[in-house]
Amino acid sequence: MSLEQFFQAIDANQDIYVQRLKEIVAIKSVSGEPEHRSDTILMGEWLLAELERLGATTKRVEPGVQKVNGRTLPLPPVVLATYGEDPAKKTVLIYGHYDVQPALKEDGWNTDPFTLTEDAEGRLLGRGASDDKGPVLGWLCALEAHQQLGRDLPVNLKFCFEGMEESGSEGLDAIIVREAHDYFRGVDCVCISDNYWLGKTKPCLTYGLRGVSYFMMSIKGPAADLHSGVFGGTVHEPMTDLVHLMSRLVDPQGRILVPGIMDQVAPLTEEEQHTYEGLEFGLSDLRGALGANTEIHANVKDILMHRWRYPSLSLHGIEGAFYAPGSKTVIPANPIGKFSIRTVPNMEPAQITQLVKDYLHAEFAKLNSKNVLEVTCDHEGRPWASSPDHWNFVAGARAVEQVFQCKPDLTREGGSIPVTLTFQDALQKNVLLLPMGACDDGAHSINEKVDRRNFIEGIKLYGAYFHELARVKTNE
Ligand SMILES: NCC(=O)N[C@@H](Cc1c[nH]cn1)C(=O)O
Ligand SMILES: [Zn+2]
Ligand SMILES: [Zn+2]
Repeated sequence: MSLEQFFQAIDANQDIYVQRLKEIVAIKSVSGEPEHRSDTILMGEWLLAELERLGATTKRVEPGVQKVNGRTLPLPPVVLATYGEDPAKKTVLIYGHYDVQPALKEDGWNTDPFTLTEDAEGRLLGRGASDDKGPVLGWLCALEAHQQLGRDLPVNLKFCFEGMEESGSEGLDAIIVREAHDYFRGVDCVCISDNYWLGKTKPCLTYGLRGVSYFMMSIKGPAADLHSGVFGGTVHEPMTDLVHLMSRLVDPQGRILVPGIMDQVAPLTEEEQHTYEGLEFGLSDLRGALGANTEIHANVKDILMHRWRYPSLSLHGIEGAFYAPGSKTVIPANPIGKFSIRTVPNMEPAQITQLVKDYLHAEFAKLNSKNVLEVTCDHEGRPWASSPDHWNFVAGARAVEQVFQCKPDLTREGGSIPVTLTFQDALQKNVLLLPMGACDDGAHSINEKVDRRNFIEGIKLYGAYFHELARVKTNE
């Protein structure tokens, strides 16, 4: 089939695809919110039904249950599917996630986060539009377009879609390891579309990710919240201890204050130095995505190094503290501080957790507080760094050239998709990250969007990738 014909079909159907994206953005599959667990499961079921409609053989895998604040919740299903089993074709495994980050209109969204809304600039605004419902849907649209044109797909497909990625991918690793020589047997390479271009105009292929270790720091004091007029000045206040400890984790220049963390960072090689050159990325891209001029580092190389190859520590929030509008004179009894460390090669999660715990307990001891500190690591995912030399990347680069008439940038990513390393290790296959979205999509933030152009050209890219995969020699 000429790719041109396929591209025209995608253009002709674009409003149908946008409408379908609207349908799934409306499903509030927020994995981190127990009240939306049934919606998250519903989203998994939507995908199962859609894959069946497209003629795939599906398998619904239940990862088990999760305990949240004393409640037992079912984990959303892992959706596995197979399309085509021709031994003469390569088999590519596509991974994506159908859960999303929380979103409330009151957080500052201009539109309802769960109603996909297109603005005058062609931005499709909605939670999950870019991360990761747009890409997940895009793969299915590329498949459907082939069927509508009556064309055989040049590769076999396997799909693995999960509903807990934004909450630590609970249960997924065990399923992949269990199925590595069973359901995933015969997979030749893996492709994940769940990250972003470096800028707004040029596509990229991504060969590295930071890991993430997410911590909860609980300070328990009185049995219940207290009146600050009655008890203020007479009691060790948990929030005071907590805010002190949180301020001891990272400084305003982004330097991690936990001793020993930086010692584990892989040294910078001459070869790596060159990987930061010639990329289509400037300070304006960062400022545009920030919506501010509050960057720490002035030059592009430093910015990228601190996003890709150095760890960072971010403070996320405090559970159990007063945050509503208005004033309330309360002493919170058990605030829980949340923070995470983005990890890089060669950091070992178990050692990081130990360093963090030891440090916080030592700092807490200095406070002479009678409160009780507990530090736990909620979830951890390892960093991943691969090489873009594999034929899977060659196919991805050729697909980019077919659709965008340019060579892609080769990038690493500051975010985390822990399952990437699991696939690589358990299947012993190359993994390519092939993003659809742009640097300013605002994933995890308010007004998340995917540009119509990225969504539609992204679907073309996926189809072109199937064809280039079929063509590429495995020794290229
Ligand atoms: N698009 C990938 C992504 O957003 N991954 C999350 C993974 C995560 C880990 N803990 C909570 N979420 C990320 O924050 O990088
Ligand atoms: Zn994602
Ligand atoms: Zn995400």
